[in-house]
Amino acid sequence: MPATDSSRPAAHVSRVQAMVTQVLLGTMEPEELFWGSLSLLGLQGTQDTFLDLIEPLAQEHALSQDQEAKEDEALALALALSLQDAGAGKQMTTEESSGSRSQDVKCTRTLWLEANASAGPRDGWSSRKSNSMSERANSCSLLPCTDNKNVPEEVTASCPGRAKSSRRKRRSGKQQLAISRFPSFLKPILLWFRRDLRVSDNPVLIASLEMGVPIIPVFLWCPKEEEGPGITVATGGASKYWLHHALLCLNQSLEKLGSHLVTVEAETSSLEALQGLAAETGASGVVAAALYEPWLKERDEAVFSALESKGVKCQLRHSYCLREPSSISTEGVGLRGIGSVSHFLSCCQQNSKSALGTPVETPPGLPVPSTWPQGCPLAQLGLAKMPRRKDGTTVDWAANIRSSWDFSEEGAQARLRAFLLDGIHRYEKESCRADAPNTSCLSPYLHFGQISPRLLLWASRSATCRPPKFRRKLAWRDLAYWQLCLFPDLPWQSLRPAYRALRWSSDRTHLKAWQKGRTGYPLVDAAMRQLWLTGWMNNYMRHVVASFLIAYLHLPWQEGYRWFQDTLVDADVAIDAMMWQNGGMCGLDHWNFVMHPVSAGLTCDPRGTFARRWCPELAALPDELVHRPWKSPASMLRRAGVTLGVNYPERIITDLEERRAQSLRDVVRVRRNFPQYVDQLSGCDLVPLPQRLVQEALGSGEVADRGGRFLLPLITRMEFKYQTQNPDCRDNPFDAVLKGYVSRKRDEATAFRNERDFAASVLSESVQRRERQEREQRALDGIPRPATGRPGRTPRKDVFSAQGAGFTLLHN
Ligand SMILES: Cc1cc2nc3c(=O)[nH]c(=O)nc-3n(C[C@H](O)[C@H](O)[C@H](O)COP(=O)(O)OP(=O)(O)OC[C@H]3O[C@@H](n4cnc5c(N)ncnc54)[C@H](O)[C@@H]3O)c2cc1C
Repeated sequence: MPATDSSRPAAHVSRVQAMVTQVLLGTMEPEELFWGSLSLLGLQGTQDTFLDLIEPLAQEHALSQDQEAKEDEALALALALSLQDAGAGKQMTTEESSGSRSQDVKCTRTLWLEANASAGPRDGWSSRKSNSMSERANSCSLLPCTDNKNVPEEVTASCPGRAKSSRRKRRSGKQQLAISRFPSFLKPILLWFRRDLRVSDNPVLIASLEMGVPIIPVFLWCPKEEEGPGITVATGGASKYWLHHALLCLNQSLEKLGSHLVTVEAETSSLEALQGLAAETGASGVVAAALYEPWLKERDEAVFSALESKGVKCQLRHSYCLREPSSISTEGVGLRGIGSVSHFLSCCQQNSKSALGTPVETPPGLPVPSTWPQGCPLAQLGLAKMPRRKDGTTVDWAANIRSSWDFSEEGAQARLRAFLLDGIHRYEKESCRADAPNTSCLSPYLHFGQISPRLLLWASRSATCRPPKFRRKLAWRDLAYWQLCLFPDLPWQSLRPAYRALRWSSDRTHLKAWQKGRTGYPLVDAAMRQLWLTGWMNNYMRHVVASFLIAYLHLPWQEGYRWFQDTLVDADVAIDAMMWQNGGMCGLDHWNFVMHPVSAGLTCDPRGTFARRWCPELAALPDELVHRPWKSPASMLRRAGVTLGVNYPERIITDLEERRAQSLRDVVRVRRNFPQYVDQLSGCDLVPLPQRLVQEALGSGEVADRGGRFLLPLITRMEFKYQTQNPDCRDNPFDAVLKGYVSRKRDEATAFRNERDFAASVLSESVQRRERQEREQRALDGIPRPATGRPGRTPRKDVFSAQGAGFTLLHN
């Protein structure tokens, strides 16, 4: 407990008196007065002392100063009153506050409550009215960065409600929020931080403030709850290391608001930890940002219903994605092209239930409780624990990660500013470059919620150059969460059922070589070493290494997913799983290309800068050979100091064409073994749709077949379809191996074919469905089957000849 009356020196009292005068004269912010006086006088002594000091001064001043000074004075008085009120342990209403002093005097908490009431129902972003506190706050500033001198003027200018630095402006518009940070004896609420680890544009933080009670920010760590079933996810080393630092930074940000983060090791469960905290602090509620991983969602539901049953009010707010995943519906859009970002965007546009909202300002302070729970030191959570060698020294594997990143919210802002000034101008055409920082590098900050996706969207909309491709990337992120909600097994089970039976390699030496960047292919090795050392690589390189693992090494996509989970600082279950499924040929939108480990270098690293940086042993090779050192004459290798197999590995596989051909044969084998999952007409893969999508597509109550499954044809690689028709073909005209970047023309051609296939498949599927229903109805009614020989609606044919018919149709 801080110092009491008896320990309050007279010098401190007169210092506070001086500060009160400054506030009344408008030369000091009331918040500074609070904190100054709190630290000088101590918590116990402040209430009486404050009133003693402030009242005579304020009354004297009110007679002589202009209206502006009165406002300050009123604010100061209100703060004093709120102290008095808190001391009395009762709540002050607007009437009480206005009646007790002057019209202008309002308790800060009352301001929040008023705003809250005027904002109407808050069941999502769409419900926010323009006069809500969040919107009012919004009209103060968009970019929460204090230092936005490097941001292009247009960005800040066109953002809603650019920050007004002058105090006068804020006062005159009454936009600045006054928040009492005196310890209050009102029952606090727990602000449960999980992943939105920021104070700027944080709707959950604003929602907590709107409750007008003290806030206790808490972070609970319960590793066994974080890990999903079946596979270790989201708790990889690099990601945990980032989390540790993000929490440190969050604590610093909260301290600037007069609060701090309480960290708790939830040994048994989050529920138990929250119950303990509620008992310790008398908390009346818990507020948190929604998480969408299925097992965490379940956990939250269980925790919240248990807490509610004990009288603790709980609130979940959506802020992690631009759109709340469950609000997105295919109604009015259909299922054509499902899995692609264009389809997803159409769904978002068609169903604008959860509007995006605009970024909100960082509050000036947080109301604090009279007593804080104990918590534990952050280090005790073991998030950044380093292994020890036998000799007792530490293996500091994160040194490079530390030097590569600034883990703070400010670091995220700085990255954003740098991107808006530079990379964004090259993003549209050159985001694939591995040798230039053309992408935002914001993924870890987005993952841990240190920057909000909507702030990013606003900033990109306001930039001088507005690449649609970048904005689509943010939609990809939402798409991943939508898919994870629809298919909870996304992180471990192939979505296309036939591909679950694919024959994968179990060669551990290949896997190790890939993981450690020792495959002998410089582009792959450079990317994997960058990942190991910094915890990140760009999107194009992720495609290159994923293609290499799957199409050339024949290792299961789950291995890649798991390694990324462990080593990426932005490891994200939804995005990682969606992308690995697509790369592993079994996702909703599986890739229609395979990256060649050498040719890809021509596009993303033509001068070999990237390869040389991460594989310095190849630095002296000429540009044209740095991506294929095995092609170098022995004399050149000697001159460059490269000895393959000694200081740079020999290639772990040499016949790339044969490896690819084998991968294609494996796919054809499973497609032929599971004809029930291949559309007879178009040759597309079929996937059982989750019930929710079936209902959206067919109307409630209707199910597709007896098993309740509806098999939807998906976008399928042309080369798979062709090879399935022509298993012995050696020269597939739809060969998916890319010699360079995916060209727009190629994309468009593929999109056109997919569209045509989809239309044909849906027609066929609905005819078959009708037949199934008729058959079932006949069976129920006891009507005998039609005599054999009588032709049905769809003639029964040999599976592959039927596919052949479908395929012919494709080429018409
Ligand atoms: C096999 C594979 C695994 C991946 N695993 C992850 C992962 O675990 N976590 C992760 O955040 N990203 C993952 N990605 C997506 C993408 O590679 C990264 O988001 C991107 O490289 C991050 O860099 P950036 O912030 O500079 O991206 P930018 O190009 O600047 O994009 C801005 C933001 O958009 C989002 N985004 C970009 N690309 C995608 C995408 N393809 N899908 C979904 N969202 C996207 C990210 O949040 C990113 O920060 C993976 C991609 C592949 C191919």
